[in-house]
Amino acid sequence: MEDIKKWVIQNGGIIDGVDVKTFEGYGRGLCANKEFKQDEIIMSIPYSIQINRINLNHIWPEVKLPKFNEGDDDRDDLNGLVYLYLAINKTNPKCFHWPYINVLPKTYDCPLSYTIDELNIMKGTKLYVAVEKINAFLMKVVDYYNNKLIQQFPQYFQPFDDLFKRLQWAHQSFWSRAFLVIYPQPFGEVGSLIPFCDFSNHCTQAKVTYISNTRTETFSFQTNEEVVKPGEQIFNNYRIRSNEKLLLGYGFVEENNPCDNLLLRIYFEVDDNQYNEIEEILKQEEIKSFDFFLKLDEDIPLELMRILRIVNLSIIESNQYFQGNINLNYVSDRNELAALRQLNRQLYHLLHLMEFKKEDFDCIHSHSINYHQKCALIYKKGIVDIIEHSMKLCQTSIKRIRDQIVSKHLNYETVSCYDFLFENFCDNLNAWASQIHLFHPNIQYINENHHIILKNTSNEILHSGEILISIPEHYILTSEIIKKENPKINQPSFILQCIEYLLSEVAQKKFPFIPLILKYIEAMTFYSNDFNEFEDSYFFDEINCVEDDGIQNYQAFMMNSNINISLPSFVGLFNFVDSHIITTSFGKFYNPLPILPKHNPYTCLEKEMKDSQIKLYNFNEIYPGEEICDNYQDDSSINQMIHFLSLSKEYLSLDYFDAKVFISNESAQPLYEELCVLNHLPTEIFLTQDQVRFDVFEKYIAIYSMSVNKVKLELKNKNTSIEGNKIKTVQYLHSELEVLQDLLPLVNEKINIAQGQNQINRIKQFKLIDMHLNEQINIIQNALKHLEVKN
Ligand SMILES: C[S@@+](CC[C@H](N)C(=O)[O-])C[C@H]1O[C@@H](n2cnc3c(N)ncnc32)[C@H](O)[C@@H]1O
Repeated sequence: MEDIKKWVIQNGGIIDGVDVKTFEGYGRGLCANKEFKQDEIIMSIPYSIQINRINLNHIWPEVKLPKFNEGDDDRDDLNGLVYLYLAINKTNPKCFHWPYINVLPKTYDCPLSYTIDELNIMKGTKLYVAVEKINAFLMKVVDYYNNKLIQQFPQYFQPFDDLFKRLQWAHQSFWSRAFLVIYPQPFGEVGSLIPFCDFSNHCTQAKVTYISNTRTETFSFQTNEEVVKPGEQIFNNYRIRSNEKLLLGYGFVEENNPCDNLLLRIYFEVDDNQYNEIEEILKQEEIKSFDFFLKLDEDIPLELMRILRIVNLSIIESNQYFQGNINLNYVSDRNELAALRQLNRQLYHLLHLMEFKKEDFDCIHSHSINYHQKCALIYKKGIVDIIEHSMKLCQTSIKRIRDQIVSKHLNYETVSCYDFLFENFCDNLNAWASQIHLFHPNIQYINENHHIILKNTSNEILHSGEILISIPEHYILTSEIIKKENPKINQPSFILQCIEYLLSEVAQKKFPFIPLILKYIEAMTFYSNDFNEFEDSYFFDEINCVEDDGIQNYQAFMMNSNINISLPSFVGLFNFVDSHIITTSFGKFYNPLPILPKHNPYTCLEKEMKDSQIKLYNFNEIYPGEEICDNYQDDSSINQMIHFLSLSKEYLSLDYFDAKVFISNESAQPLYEELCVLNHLPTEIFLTQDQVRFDVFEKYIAIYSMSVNKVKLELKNKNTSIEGNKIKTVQYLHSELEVLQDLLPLVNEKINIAQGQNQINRIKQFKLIDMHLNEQINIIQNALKHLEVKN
């Protein structure tokens, strides 16, 4: 220690009154041998003896390392030469910094020095990834040194067998001891090893000030403590709070560290057709960062929730945002649940990446583990505690909202139907499901009021995260599997492949219920020729649209197959298969469940691939007698009717009215849209039942009420302040209302006829249409109520 003191003083350092001593639990540390008053400078060290990337420019002026990592100011890229300098001079007494390098610790306790087993304790954590990244970087430095630098600069560099180990040591030496020193621009803050100063240990309570004097080129260390008495340790404050940073940088952790935190980066997947809108909303809300720190005992950050709400807006909600009807402090029950579920899912994912058992932490205080294992476990437990705390917050909020929804007395009513086909249908389905262990033993298909639903039929609660449905490997249908099992199938799309497969003998052996399902589909599908009386209505258009899509696909299908299937059956089957295809992060597959769980906008089955099975689970608790539902994203009643062949009354309030205005000259449509965009209006408008503001809609109607020439003129004048047209808006709504109201008696008549003839499926279909029409009428009446009150 005397050598380093002497060397520092000889080179202009002022370290009077400070010694280096060993302190229990800290290794060496600085010790006062005189009294230091409050605010007194304790030591000053000149820039010239520090080791940093600026000084290395003088020592090795021509030497440069290429960029190995991504990012402009990656800290390893910036300091690579410093690591190299320390590494090769680790055993070089001729080096100028030898008196300093010689007293650096010979070993470290940072994770870079851990054995593989010790590191494995931290598998799945950010720290584990960080260590892998640093090692990869150091390997690249070794390669570059051996293949380039030794040849280029033999005056500086010789081969070393143990260069990688030396670099690992250098990396730890640097990061466990570096200070930030300010250099004149363009450098700014530079990570720097400051001999002697860097014997100071960390204390969270210590108040210290660093002074970088760029004029005198000295770095001074000042204490703000009351007084430091002789014999007392002079502490530094590394200002690093989380165990992750403490452990990676310094090789120690603080148990129950109140400053521990977990960095959570929000990732999200938005449907292609909504991507631009969500991006625009994020821009309007000035959201730039998706990184958040979660802490133990703290609430979920408000800003984090706001972002989660935005990225979970439904198409209708984002449209409502642009109409000024959305408050991001709470959008809707559906949105809040989706946001919380996303957070919960991300946390759950982080938790499971760590592959731990609660008992793993029991040995933290036992003598059977070493210091590294202990630090790794304390670090990991901190993360687990934060994640579990945050998940609990999510689940409590989810539960609160669900209770709120239930308290609205939703009546869970589904229009039911009865058909002789279904007499033993449920039993057959359940028998097959239990044979392949498809469902949790507490779940079954139930024929309730002649409607097939999936239910928790036990007396026990199904808890959050419990696997509800497991699709065994053998029943997971992907494009590859279909082709393997039935090489003759040669269809251009996955849906068509599935259709041909389902109609094949191989498939019907595997899924014995297919013939029944085909009959079911045929009975329930809405075919346009059954609804000729409604030819002028828009739902006829919707049925037509879906059919047209089906017909096009029918042609493609028939070109590639010899199967004999009628067009109507194909169209029904096409929609059925379409609704059974699931796209997940682990691929696209056909969900072999004969009848899908019912649509419920407030829930969602999470899908994961585990042990070659696809597992579906839920973050809600499912009570005895409760239905298992899933979310198919589309809350419009027309789509639920046509695609899922059912509609649940309890979610009708989430229905929307597609306020499309048709212009006679279709080719001018882009001009109208352009004028909308110019005026910051959405290019389509959806109205909802609880909408209160209609000013945007009035402007939209104003634009669509213009002649094409007027639109062209406004575009030419770049008119960005088109005024709303209330009169036309009210007129438009009244005419839509009239159309809908005219349909009602017609539908009722159909129901009566079907009832007379006991055509059960027709009764169901017309009842669905009746429900749908009434809901559309409600939405328009709400809009008129608001518009006419203001008149
Ligand atoms: C800048 S050095 C301080 C001098 C060091 N103790 C030595 O012997 O060279 C930082 C290292 O000191 C140790 N250290 C500092 N503060 C500590 C603390 N509060 N608890 C445990 N170890 C600490 C850690 O090993 C850390 O990597």
